Order: sequence, then structure tokens, then C-alpha cells
Amino acid sequence: MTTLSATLAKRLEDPRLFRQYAYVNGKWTHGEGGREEAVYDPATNEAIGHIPLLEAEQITAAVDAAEAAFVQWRALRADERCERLLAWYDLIQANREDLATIMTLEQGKPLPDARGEVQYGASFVRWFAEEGKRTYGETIPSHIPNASLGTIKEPVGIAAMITPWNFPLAMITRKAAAALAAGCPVIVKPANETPYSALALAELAERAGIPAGIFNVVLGDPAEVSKILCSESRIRALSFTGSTRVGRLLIEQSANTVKRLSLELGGNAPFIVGPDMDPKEAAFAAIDAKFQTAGQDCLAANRILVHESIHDEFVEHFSERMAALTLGNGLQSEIDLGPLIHRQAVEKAAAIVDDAISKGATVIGGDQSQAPGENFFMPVMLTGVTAQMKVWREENFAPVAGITAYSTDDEVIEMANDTEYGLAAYIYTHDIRRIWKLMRALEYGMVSVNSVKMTGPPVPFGGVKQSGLGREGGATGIDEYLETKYYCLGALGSVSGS
Ligand SMILES: NC(=O)c1ccc[n+]([C@@H]2O[C@H](COP(=O)([O-])OP(=O)(O)OC[C@H]3O[C@@H](n4cnc5c(N)ncnc54)[C@H](O)[C@@H]3O)[C@@H](O)[C@H]2O)c1
Ligand SMILES: N[C@@H](CC=O)C(=O)O
Repeated sequence: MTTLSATLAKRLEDPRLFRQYAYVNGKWTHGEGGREEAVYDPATNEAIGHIPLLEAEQITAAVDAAEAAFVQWRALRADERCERLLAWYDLIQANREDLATIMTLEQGKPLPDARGEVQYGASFVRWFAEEGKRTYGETIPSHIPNASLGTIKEPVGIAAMITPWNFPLAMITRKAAAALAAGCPVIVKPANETPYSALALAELAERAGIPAGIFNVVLGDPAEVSKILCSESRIRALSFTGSTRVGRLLIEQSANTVKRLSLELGGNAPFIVGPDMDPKEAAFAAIDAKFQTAGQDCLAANRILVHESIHDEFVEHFSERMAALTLGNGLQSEIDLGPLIHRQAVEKAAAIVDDAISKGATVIGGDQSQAPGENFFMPVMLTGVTAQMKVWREENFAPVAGITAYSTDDEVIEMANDTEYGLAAYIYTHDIRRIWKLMRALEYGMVSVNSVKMTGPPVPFGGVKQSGLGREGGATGIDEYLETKYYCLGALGSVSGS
């Protein structure tokens, strides 16, 4: 098997950003048991490099290191932590091109998208660097004679983070920057498919002056590592982004240690198009909302619900635009869609399409003989999809779009809510009454009206129902890593107006 490590390192301006070790207590660490796993470029199936699989004692050592480092990190002033985070932000920006190259190689997304993700990921670091200075407590008018009451915010303690492969950098910074700004040490377990973005972040964190033990990256067998992180009582917060299936497992495994859980889980977004919309404009927006990151996005518009009066025209524009999408290796130019993460994802997508066809859907596109490689999946549009089909019920995480017609607002609300998920929904219409009615009735944590782009540092990102618990980003994202301590200062003598 060819190893691309040398080739990759040569492509980078700074080869020290490509690390094939875990990072614990400020040290690059190999697995003491000698276990390793290869990491593949999904576009070519060639191994990019290897990662060590740490042993249980090494994960516990990361917790020991974080516990020791916590004492000094929490004691820093908020503006001192802010400076370190801003230094990290600057380094991420300065190394954007290398970080994007690493990401494209391990994840497959086109290089311009990878650059965009680096920028997006960095923006959370800057946001939380500033938010850390605003973790205000409050003064409470006292009901107790001669007492002063109030609250202060304190870091929750060690925070563990388990992150997915589809956004290998931004899903880390959105959590880690919030925790670090709050005064918490962090232990990140990235997806084994995309560890190198996380390790490059660790290298830059060290250069930014984030002390040893404060930002750790552990690698290993996912089930093994997660079990340790969940059952470790010194870890007080666990933040997970990934599938609802694994999210449920982590809730169970964390029960005994009653820790703070933030869960950003799967989505199955409806994309509702009203009768007043220009079908071409709506179809082009739906293409963007569906095919970003080759459909491997928790915000992907999976169920496209189009008013019957414009359905056929919409489908025409959608299929025309879909046919123009270019698939290929993300390192090449002019690529719209990279590969799926691995062969199993391709097989899952094919099974979802077959299931829909067997239940009566019409298929457009998806000639897999045209795929530029084993892990690529040619975009597919399915019309006439129904609630009985997998494409409706499951998050497909592939370039597979399900389209169906509806006739009334009440009907489309019921269709959109007919899922266990509740992350994001899109509405396309200019009718203000319809917008308000739909927006209020949709059981989703985020609703975007006439805009594909909805995320960014200032917004509270998160879902309802089985799409998760808690919010990341925005003014409240840092609260996931803070405890509120109430104080009652009694026997103060006469305190007037307290
Ligand atoms: N809501 C959001 O913000 C958001 C963002 C990105 C991705 N996602 C979701 O993530 C999913 C895709 O990512 P994925 O395939 O990496 O998800 P996944 O649940 O398979 O994996 C996520 C993480 O959990 C780890 N993991 C896997 N199996 C495990 C196990 N048995 N025990 C403990 N940990 C385990 C993985 O190594 C990885 O680090 C989709 O469902 C997507 O919607 C959600
Ligand atoms: N696109 C999402 C990640 C989901 O997969 C985001 O912006 O956070």
C-alpha cells in the first residue's frame, strides 16, 4: 500500500502541521500497546498516514493532565485566556492553506470548501475569545434580611469532546473555544477518519501558548475511548457531535457520572417551497442546501417539499442544475462534490435509492457508472417520495434528494414534522403570513427563511427532538461549560436596598 504521508508533508508549507501522534499533556504521544490505524484519502483510497490507538491508561493520563492544568488555567483572568485564544485564531488564519489541504486529503471536500471551513472554524475561536470576557453573574434583590444575594459563573471542569468527520475542524473549534474561554481544559476525540485536522489544531494551540494539559487530542478505538470518557467522573462536561445512534449510547454511558451533556446530533431537514416562489430560484437554492459537502451535512435539505402548482417546473430546474454538478478529487479545481467518506456510505446511499424505487419513487440522475472513483456517488433526485421510504425517514448523508408535492400549508407542516429529527428547516416563500405560520409550527431548533446560509458564531446552533440537547455558538454557547454558583452573603448588618 502506498503511503501519502511524504507527499502530503511536501504539499504543506509547514510540514509540522501534519502529525501522526496523539497530543496529551503537551507531548506528541504514540500508543503504548503498539496499535495503529491507517487514515485514507477518500478520493483515492490511498493511505495518507497512520494514527496510534491509545491504551486505556493513556486516556486516563490525559484526564490526569487536564486535572492538573485546570488549576492554573481557571485562575487566569478572562482577558489573559482571550489573548491565548486570539493567538490561536491568528495562527489558524495564517495556516489556512495548509489546514485546508490536510482537510481535503482526509475528508475529501473540495479545497475551496475546506478553506471555507477553516475560516468558519477560526471564527468560533475569535467569537469565544471575546465571549469569555462576558460571563457575567447577577445581583439578586434579597428576600433575606441583612443579606446580599447573587450568582457567579465558574468553569464546569474538564470537558471532553467527541467530533465527527464531516466538519473535522469547525466541529472542534465551536466546542473547544467555548470551553477554553470558560476556563475548562479540553480533551478532544476526533473521528478516526479525520484526525489530522484536530492534530494540526493542537500544534497551533501549543504555538499560541495554550499550556500543556489544556488542549489534548486522544485517539483510539471510538467505543473504547468514549466509554472511558463517559465513565470518568472527573470529566464534568461531554460535548458530542455525530449521529443520533451514538448520541443515545453516550447518554446511557454517562448516566453514572451525571455529567453535563451537549449533543449535536443528526438532522433530516425539510426544504419547503411555497406556491408564490420562482421555481428556478427555489430549485437553485435547494441544490445548494442539499449538495454541500456531497450531502454529508447535518443541515442538508433531504426532504424537498414543493407546492403542487410549481412542482413540475421546480423538478425540471433542479434536475438540470444537478446534472451540471462536477464530481472529482477535491484537490482539483472546479469540483462541486468530492467523494463520500468511505465505501459503506456509498452502499448506504445506493440502498436508500433502491428502497425508494421499489416503493414507487421516480429516479432522475444517479448513473453510477459515471462516478470518478469507488467512493463517489453520482447525485440522485427522487420524486414522489413518501413517508414509507427510507429517504424520508433516515438521514441519508449522501447526494440523494427526495422531492414531493404538497397542496396546503397544514399538510406541509405535518409532512415536515413527520420525523424524529428536529435540527434545521428551510422555508422558501415571500408571503409573510405563510412564513410566520410555518416558522412557528415547525418543530426544529433552527429555521431559515429564504436563505441557505444560516450558521455562524453569533447564532445558537442546535436541534430539538432527537437532534440533540443544548446550543453551540451565540451568546449561550459558553454556558455549556459554566456552572452558576449562587451565593448568599448573610449577617452583613443592615444592608439597605439589597
Ligand atoms: N448537529 C450537528 O451540529 C452535527 C454536525 C455535524 C454532524 N452531525 C451528525 O454527525 C453524523 C455524521 O458523523 P459521523 O458519521 O462521524 O457520526 P458518528 O456518530 O458515527 O461518529 C461521531 C463520533 O463518534 C465516534 N463514535 C463512533 N462510534 C462510536 C461508538 N460506538 N461509541 C462512541 N463513539 C463512537 C466517532 O469516532 C466520531 O468521533 C450525522 O448524523 C450528522 O448529522 C451533526
Ligand atoms: N454545517 C453544519 C455542520 C453539520 O454537519 C454547521 O455549520 O455546523
